[in-house]
Amino acid sequence: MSDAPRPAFLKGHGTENDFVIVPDPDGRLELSPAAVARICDRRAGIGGDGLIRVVRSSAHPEARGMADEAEWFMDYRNSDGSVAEMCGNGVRVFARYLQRAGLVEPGDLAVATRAGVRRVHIAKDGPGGADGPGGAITVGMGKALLPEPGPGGPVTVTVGEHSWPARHVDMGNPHAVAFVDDLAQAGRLLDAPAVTPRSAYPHGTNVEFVVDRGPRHVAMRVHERGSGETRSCGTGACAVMVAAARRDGAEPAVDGRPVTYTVDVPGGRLVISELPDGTVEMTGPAVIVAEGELDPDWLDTALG
Ligand SMILES: N[C@@H](CCC[C@H](N)C(=O)O)C(=O)O
Repeated sequence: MSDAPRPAFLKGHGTENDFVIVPDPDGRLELSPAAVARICDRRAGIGGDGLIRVVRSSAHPEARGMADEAEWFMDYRNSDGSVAEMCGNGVRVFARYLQRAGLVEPGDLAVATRAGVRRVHIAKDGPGGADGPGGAITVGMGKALLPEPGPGGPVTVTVGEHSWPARHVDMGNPHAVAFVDDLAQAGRLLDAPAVTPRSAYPHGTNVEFVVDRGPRHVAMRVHERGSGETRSCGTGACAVMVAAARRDGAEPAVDGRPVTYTVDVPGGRLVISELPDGTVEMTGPAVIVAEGELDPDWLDTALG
């Protein structure tokens, strides 16, 4: 056994979108894409849809400019080791970690992400039960952008024999939202859906399939860029909410009233509102389930 430092980790989830959290306040850890993929491996590693490194903004070159506004930076990586701009469930789990570590109190805080600063509210009292201790966490997700189709034409999503038109929604990271008749039919999601035109998404995209459940109530499945099918995706649920609101003719910026949808994901339920100022707010659970230490010998051996 080596004397190398044994980095701490925690495991958490938000509506079963699960993450390995690695506290690294001073930004000392080198986590290569291969190391992230190894840690997120569900059989040979700890397992997770993504890895969240918790770094002081002042200690991370991508976040220094946000350090006056937000003390902490969410360095988010997908399970294949690729970097993502933003993770909506991840930011709630990040806030829960800060609360549990005694670094913040319930109430308001700001978190720096690659998509900019996100405002978070940790409710004081929690429901307990399956969602674990601690109140629900609300995140201000910023404004959704809905780019018009480019010269390549409208976006289409294809799985096997089936194709659907999709809405391009940007929540700081990219999404293609397709309304379908049947989530099971759309849902051979272990194979990545094909999205065209490729020019719409130069850096790849997350794909959401959506069905209606009732008035302002939808259900979705998601195939995440860099992670495959997951049980939830917060930015994806927000993209779905905004696409559904536009389809239903609900425009909070015009009507002057918030519009709220319930979005069911395979791992739970999220409540999402678009506010009159055009920003989107998402509320849901965030749970820490375990903590431990990474074995540096395993990481070294695993990476060869
Ligand atoms: N699960 C996330 C999104 C994670 C990043 C995504 N896979 C991407 O590459 O954009 C969420 O909850 O938003």
